Amino acid sequence: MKIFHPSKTVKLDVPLVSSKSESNRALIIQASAKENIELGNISKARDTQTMMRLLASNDETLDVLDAGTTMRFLTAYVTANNRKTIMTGTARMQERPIGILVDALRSLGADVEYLKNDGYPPHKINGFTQKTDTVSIRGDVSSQYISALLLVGPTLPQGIKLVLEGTVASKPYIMMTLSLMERFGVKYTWEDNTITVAPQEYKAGNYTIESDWSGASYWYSIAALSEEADIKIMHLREDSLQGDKAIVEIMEQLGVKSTFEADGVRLTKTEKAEKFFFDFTHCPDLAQTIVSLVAALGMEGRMIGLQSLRIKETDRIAALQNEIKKLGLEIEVIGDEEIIVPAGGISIDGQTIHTYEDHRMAMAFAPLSILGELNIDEPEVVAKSYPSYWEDLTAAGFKIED
Ligand SMILES: O=C(O)C1=C[C@@H](OP(=O)(O)O)[C@@H](O)[C@H](O)C1
Ligand SMILES: C=C(OP(=O)(O)O)C(=O)O
Repeated sequence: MKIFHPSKTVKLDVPLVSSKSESNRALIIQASAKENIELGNISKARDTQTMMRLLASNDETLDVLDAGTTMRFLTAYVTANNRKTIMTGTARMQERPIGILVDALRSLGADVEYLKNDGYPPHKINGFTQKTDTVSIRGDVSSQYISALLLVGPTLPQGIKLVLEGTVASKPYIMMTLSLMERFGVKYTWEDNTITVAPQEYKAGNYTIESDWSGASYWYSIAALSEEADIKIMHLREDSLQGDKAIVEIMEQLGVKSTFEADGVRLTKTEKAEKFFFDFTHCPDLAQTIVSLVAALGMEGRMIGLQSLRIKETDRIAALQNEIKKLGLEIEVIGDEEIIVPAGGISIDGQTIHTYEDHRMAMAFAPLSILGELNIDEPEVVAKSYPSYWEDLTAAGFKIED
């Protein structure tokens, strides 16, 4: 798919998709509650639509496709409900680790067996009788395992006491989980490295899912790269539950100013810093947006805290390195967690960006087409989190041709 922007001026109100992370948590809470929970603005993201479809299904095999949260949250949910279930997903999902969650469920009393490779889906839940409330879990691989256990915690006969070991990455996602649980009446304590949730019931209530801050990051990139910008992203809140609101602070270094209004946030252009630095440990989904943007702005940048990128929809570090190289710049990768972007910039002239079945590769590179024409491979990957992305870009003046 060919994409370019003839005028380089972007002025519009963006409707934006709602958050799949908030939606998928709220849906598990709704399914776990005995009382009525009303949810507004549920995400149209495929990951969320898949969650809804599988929560309504009585099939023995649940196929989450490529949705990480759906895989992890549903694994804990069907276990807590003592449902014999086979959990599976795409070929890539079968390479994304789940052993830490399965070990935790086993130590709580679950009988889980791997059907192909130990530590990876597909796996089969054979039954569950709770034998303890206390479980230790590593916090440095994926916060989704912790969120999955917390969400079902109140419904377990003995509740749950999670002892977090080592560094905890993606921490705002754990806070999002706890805040949504609290919103529906659940009490918890978090003292030192232990989160405790007693057995209790989710209470009736309602919640309107916020727009998606990860999806907003692409609009920040568009603002940073355009010559003139006045972009209002609708229904984003200053008191967001989403850690990816960190984009506001990050973009202060990259020439975009955010002004919160009653119904969204307005992006305008401002001065950028000379060099860029940021630690993405707690907002890994923003890394692709920023690495590609810093390269496109011709800035020197150092990004750390990238360790979880290798086990997401693709090896995102390798994908970034390959695709930026096509644009004429060699980024340096140090170990598994650091990228250095040298100053010098890129040249955009009809190259084809490969997207590796990763929505964020397509969405992070598309804004660079403000600088020249690009081709994006398999553009339909955006459906995972932001199905209306190309329509929204068209409304912003991008020209998109098959
Ligand atoms: O809990 C969530 O909704 C998510 C947590 C993060 O994963 P990790 O905790 O694996 O970093 C993030 O990358 C993912 O897109 C969504
Ligand atoms: C990593 C992501 O999602 P998940 O882990 O839920 O597949 C993402 O949306 O970037």
